[in-house]
Amino acid sequence: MPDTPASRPVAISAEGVWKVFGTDASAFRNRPPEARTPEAMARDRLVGAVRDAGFQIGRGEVFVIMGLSGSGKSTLLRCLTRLIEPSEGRILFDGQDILSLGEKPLAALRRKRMGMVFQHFALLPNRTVLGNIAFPLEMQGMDRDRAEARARELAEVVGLTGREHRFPAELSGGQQQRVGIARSLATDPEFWFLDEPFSALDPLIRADLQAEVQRLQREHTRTTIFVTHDLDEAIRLADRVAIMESGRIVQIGTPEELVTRPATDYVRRFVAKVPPARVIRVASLMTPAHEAAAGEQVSADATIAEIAPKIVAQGGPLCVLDARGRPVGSLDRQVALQTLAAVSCIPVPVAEHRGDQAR
Ligand SMILES: Nc1ncnc2c1ncn2[C@@H]1O[C@H](COP(=O)(O)OP(=O)(O)OP(=O)(O)O)[C@@H](O)[C@H]1O
Repeated sequence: MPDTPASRPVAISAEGVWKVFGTDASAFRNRPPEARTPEAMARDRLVGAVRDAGFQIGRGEVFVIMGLSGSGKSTLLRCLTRLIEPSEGRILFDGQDILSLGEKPLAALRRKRMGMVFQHFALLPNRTVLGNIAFPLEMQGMDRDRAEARARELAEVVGLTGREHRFPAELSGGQQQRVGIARSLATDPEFWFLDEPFSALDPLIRADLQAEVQRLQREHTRTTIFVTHDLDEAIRLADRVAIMESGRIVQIGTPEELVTRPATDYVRRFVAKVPPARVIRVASLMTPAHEAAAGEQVSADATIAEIAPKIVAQGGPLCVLDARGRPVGSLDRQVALQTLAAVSCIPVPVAEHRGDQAR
């Protein structure tokens, strides 16, 4: 199971994290392994909301935590920010164990380096859009004019220009969520935590805000932890996805890895309806080559779905370029067409065609 970020310095690391409801942490720590099984814990009326979670998140990575309702996603996210105290384990931010931080340094870490967005968060009803966005800056001691100028910039970034002086009650749900996003970014956080931020919104607004998150991420790379139960949202946003089942992380991988190599039947069922072309990248299907092939150029990092028009229009192989525009391989049109047409990934002849550029 890949649990380390490919080619990025580690920003957040979790080791052996447990959160058990129904007992205090010291009592849980004394429990031997045989008393930590789901059956043994259920007998003692303990809820293992997070069970032995371990992973590393790379700097700038979008790490999505996904699973069915009750699988432990929110509890895990809250443990990472210490809004909930884990029962056991270590959580390191840039190598510093945040579980050992006292109240003041923890509050400073949250205020200066973390931004958070929740599904139901409270905007301040008596403050306008600008007043809400500026609030965290004012809390940091920034003078009102500067804070408001920054808030104005952020209101524009999230598409609220013209509504700066409205109060939350005068905004739609989607607009309120935009205020929440802008407010969470006001302090320019390095770590961005989003817990089902768009679940209550209708699909069109949701897609709009997902695009907004992608754009914000492209413009200013930050380490992002995003909780969702929506697979489509996860695929759209994630560099890697952690799939949770009954408190355990059962697989961590890129969307492509989850779809082409599900670790368990649960994951297989979860991803069964994802069209392979949406997640399989050109790099996985190309034949490596160091000279530019004839034909249309495509990016090794693109998904097959993204380059569908070129595949269809092209008579022969396509020339694959890496991120710097150097030729790294050629993509057989027949293989690409098969992937485009496939409705399920299993079995798909990926392995035969996988090049050495796979992410
Ligand atoms: N304060 C609590 N006391 C007792 N049990 C709790 C508490 N908070 C959460 N749980 C339990 O922990 C488990 C994980 O809950 P959690 O809210 O993390 O799941 P989730 O995957 O985020 O679910 P959802 O998608 O519905 O928000 C659930 O069984 C839940 O009932």
